[in-house]
Amino acid sequence: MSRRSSIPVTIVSGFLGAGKTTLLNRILTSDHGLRMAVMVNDFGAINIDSQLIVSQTQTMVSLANGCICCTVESDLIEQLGRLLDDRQNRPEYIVIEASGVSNPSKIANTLRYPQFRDALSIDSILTVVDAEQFENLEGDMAQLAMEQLDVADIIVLNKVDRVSRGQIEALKARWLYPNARLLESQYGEVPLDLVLDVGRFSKVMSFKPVAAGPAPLVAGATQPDHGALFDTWSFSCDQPLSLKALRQMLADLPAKIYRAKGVCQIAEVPGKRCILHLVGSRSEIKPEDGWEGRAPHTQLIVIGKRGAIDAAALQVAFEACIA
Ligand SMILES: Nc1nc2c(ncn2[C@@H]2O[C@H](COP(=O)(O)OP(=O)(O)OP(=O)(O)O)[C@@H](O)[C@H]2O)c(=O)[nH]1
Repeated sequence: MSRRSSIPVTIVSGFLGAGKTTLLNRILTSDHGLRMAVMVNDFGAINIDSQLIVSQTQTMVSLANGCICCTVESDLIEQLGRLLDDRQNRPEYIVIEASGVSNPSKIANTLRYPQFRDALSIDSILTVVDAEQFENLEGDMAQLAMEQLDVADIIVLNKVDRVSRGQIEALKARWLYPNARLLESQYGEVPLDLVLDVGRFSKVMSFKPVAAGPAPLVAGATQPDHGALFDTWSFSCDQPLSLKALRQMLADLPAKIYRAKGVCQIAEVPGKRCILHLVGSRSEIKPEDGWEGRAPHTQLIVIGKRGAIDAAALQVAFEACIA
């Protein structure tokens, strides 16, 4: 990449559980040769995404407890300012992973505020699509996923291992856009030179009306709060959980609880930190590394449609999984 004064920024977007963090981890562990800063947006009250990002060597900024394009916009502005002011470790590239409920065009708007205009250049909005779940989304969730797709310069059609070739072709024909670069992937495996420093940001596409009108270009303007469409709940526990009980409990959760993720201490896998994901009706619990000096624990976040979360019932259900 040639040296230049403005820092390229890739905005990684995509609905809850589409595979954004998986793709980001691919990028961070690849041989990109850049001093990279990543900004991750944790929608819930606890900092899960930053625990799921693999690399410890880059600058990582966590924008927690709200939707990056609504409630934590001021945090984004402040943290970007800090990155730019750090003359010694100024990043050569910035990747912003939006939460699954964010509208990336609003983040693009923030990057065009006067204080960033010369310092940052948006390289692309990259939207990850879950090839299996995309067409199962309904109502507000479908609307949000469509908004994320509408403004994409690059579409990564992920989880193609979960669908047939016929389903992939049908999805492409129905939903994907001719102006966007389209890449199919499994576990976010995409050629880096097709996604980083590609200069594909299309201002026309990105600022077309999303819902009720063009996105405002001034800080603090009234915007719908995407967080208001979803509720989150978190669970923390120091005792190990039973794998069998946890799997069964996840399978029994109501369909409106769309996403859960986090770190777990599992009785059947002592000494290993396990990562739990629920996306739609699919769940997985996988052992990863050891606890590396930290006390074993469980810390999970659950995200559902507004009104779908019964905190007391969830507390009872998760506590019943203690081994
Ligand atoms: N089968 C399959 N699973 C995948 C693929 N990519 C990601 N996953 C799984 O999908 C789940 C969600 O992946 P994440 O990368 O955490 O998704 P995300 O978009 O960052 O999720 P949020 O930040 O919560 O919106 C995890 O269990 C991943 O292992 C894929 O290509 N195929």
